[in-house]
Amino acid sequence: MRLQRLHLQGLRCIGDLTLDLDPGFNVLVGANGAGKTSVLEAAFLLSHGRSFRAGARDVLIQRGAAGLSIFSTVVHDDGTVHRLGLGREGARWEARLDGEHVAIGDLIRECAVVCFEPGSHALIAGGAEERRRFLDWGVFHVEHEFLPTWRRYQRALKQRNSLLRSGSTLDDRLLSPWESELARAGEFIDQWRRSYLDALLPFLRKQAALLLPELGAVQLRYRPGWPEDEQLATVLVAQRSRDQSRGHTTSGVHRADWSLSFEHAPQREHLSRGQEKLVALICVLAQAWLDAERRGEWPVVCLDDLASELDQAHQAAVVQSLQGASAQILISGTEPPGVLGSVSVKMFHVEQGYLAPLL
Ligand SMILES: Nc1ncnc2c1ncn2[C@@H]1O[C@H](COP(=O)(O)OP(=O)(O)OP(=O)(O)O)[C@@H](O)[C@H]1O
Repeated sequence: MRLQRLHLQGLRCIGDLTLDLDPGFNVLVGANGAGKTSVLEAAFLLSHGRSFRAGARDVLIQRGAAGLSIFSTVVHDDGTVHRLGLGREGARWEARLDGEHVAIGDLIRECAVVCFEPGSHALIAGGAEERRRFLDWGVFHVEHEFLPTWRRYQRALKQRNSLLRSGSTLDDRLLSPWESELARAGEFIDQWRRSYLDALLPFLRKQAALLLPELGAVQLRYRPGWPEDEQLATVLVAQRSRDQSRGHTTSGVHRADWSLSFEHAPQREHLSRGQEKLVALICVLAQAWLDAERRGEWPVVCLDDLASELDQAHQAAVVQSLQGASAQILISGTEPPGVLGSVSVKMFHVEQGYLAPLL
């Protein structure tokens, strides 16, 4: 799939900006703070309903503006075209698909964007939440029941936590229905995550062989969030007192995590910072390849500040591998990446939230 025309209003330093994107390589160049990342952020927002940058959602809205809006036409490989819109006014997000108000989940199902950016190394070095989000985005795009099941899980978790915190004695009649719901929804989510990671592994291995061959064979470890050999329902009952003293549910899919290890770097601490970034890139690219295989079309691939994140040899390896894919690519940088060489690209010069004419 590809984004054809991207129109942004009131996003960070961008007042009003329209980009007619190329179906292949698009390169956004400009000085620091010009707004290049904000364009990639807009594409990511359409496909995730959240930014890849940390911080309050309010800072996305241009200072002094009442709200922000992002519109794009998306063209799928089978020829279908949709108009996507995402807006935020005050604290509320509003999504539109072909002019109709829709739930954000319906919008992001239409739009697949993966992004490698300076914060991506948190996928390797950061907390488990970042890795669960990565995993769940992949599952969400292939498993239609994921979102309602996830909501059921969250609701049951909230109810169980408030019963635990209510201070009353643990009452089986009150806890049991929520624990059953948690266990039912949790087991589904766990199975979907496992099969997603099983499918991702060959792509992770392929990307690792391309970008980090010196680290040797890749292993993927998944921790579901409770002991592997037990049923979640049983664990929840057994841990009632402990969870009450802690004030929250300590086992379940909300505690899951996964990690990669390498033959020559068995622990994360064995990786240099640059290698951590490359491992994060391996994950992002593997997710794109798997998405392309499962959905039959490539997601848009965004590479923010590529030249400052990777050395020349790794930049060249990424560009070469993406040239073989029929993906739309958005790359940003303060300079056009030298490794693009003879690759045909559409260039945009971003200046303080505007497009400047190319010299
Ligand atoms: N809410 C806001 N209102 C107005 N301007 C904002 C807001 N939030 C961020 N900015 C400004 O918007 C710009 C965001 O730039 P962005 O991160 O997209 O730049 P960039 O071109 O990718 O820069 P770099 O090369 O430094 O990464 C910065 O100049 C920042 O100060």
